[in-house]
Amino acid sequence: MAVYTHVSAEALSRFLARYDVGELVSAKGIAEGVENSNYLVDTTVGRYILTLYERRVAAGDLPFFMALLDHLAAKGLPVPPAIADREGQAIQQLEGRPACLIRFLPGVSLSHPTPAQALAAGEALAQMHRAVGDFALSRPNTMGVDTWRPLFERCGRSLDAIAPGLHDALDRALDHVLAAWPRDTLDACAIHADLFPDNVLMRGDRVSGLIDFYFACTDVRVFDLAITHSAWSFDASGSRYDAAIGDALFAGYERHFPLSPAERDAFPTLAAGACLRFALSRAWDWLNTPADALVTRKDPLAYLRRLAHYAPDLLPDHMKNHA
Ligand SMILES: Nc1ncnc2c1ncn2[C@@H]1O[C@H](COP(=O)(O)OP(=O)(O)OP(=O)(O)O)[C@@H](O)[C@H]1O
Ligand SMILES: N[C@@H](CCO)C(=O)O
Repeated sequence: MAVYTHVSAEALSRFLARYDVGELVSAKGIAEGVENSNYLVDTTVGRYILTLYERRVAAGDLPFFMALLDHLAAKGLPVPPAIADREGQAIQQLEGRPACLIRFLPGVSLSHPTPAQALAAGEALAQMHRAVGDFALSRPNTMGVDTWRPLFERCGRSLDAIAPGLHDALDRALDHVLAAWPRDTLDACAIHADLFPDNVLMRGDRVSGLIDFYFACTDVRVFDLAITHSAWSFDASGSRYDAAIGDALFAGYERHFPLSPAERDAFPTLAAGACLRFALSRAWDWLNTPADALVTRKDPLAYLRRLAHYAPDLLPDHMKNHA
């Protein structure tokens, strides 16, 4: 579950008094998510999400995230902007953490998307990329290509405790992907960088919300499609590729933003990079989160298996078997 910071009813009532949002009726911690503490807050006026930023979200990055959400909301994208208090402040402090009160969006987080939902998500991602064409701010990708080798080195030989041979397999795959990475040749823009199914709210086959922009950054545009493709098109173990989902995601995206030949050529490298990015962040968390912590650790090997799909030649046979 993800409630790292407990907020008392008294502290929450005092917090809400800064806003024109009525009075607290109820608040409950939201179990989903691993990064931040989230509460579902009902007041006499409406429903909100309270997020306290933990771990990977730096307070100094919040103005970028909030400006991006405001920009996208103003363009009609279904994203949840943070609400400003009476003094115009959206970014606050609560229980010693940076915190925002966020508009609640209807819909359900997906765990098993259908092709029709993947098509809609692909469209929404492309519409987001169209909408940031005139977004002026930028933020480096703190989980971008140049961070993977240092993160790998920090994990070190402990990787083999996750699976024997994992260290050398990732080392080799990193060498290949970093050498092939398209540097300064493809269009870049503000990207979501973590558009997993659980970050898309749906009502039926319609996207009602794109949430969790806390890895958003400036990076290669089609890398965002590659991240989304790798997150959506496999079962949870990463061993079974679902071509109907992958194709639908692509088709939805290309309805609004057709890929150039160079982007198409680079796609397998970008997708392999996406696999390394999540294999490494999950491996780091796996090695540094006690097995009995309240947060469920995500399986790094599920991304090694995806890597075997996009770049079968990069993994030695014994690792493929492992995978
Ligand atoms: N604006 C919103 N409207 C409705 N529900 C929301 C909203 N924001 C978050 N949620 C709910 O809270 C859950 C957790 O939110 P979120 O994914 O942002 O958390 P996180 O800790 O940052 O997670 P992650 O592990 O995906 O990075 C979501 O799955 C969704 O159910
Ligand atoms: N989406 C990430 C978790 C943090 O956003 C993962 O599944 O590894």
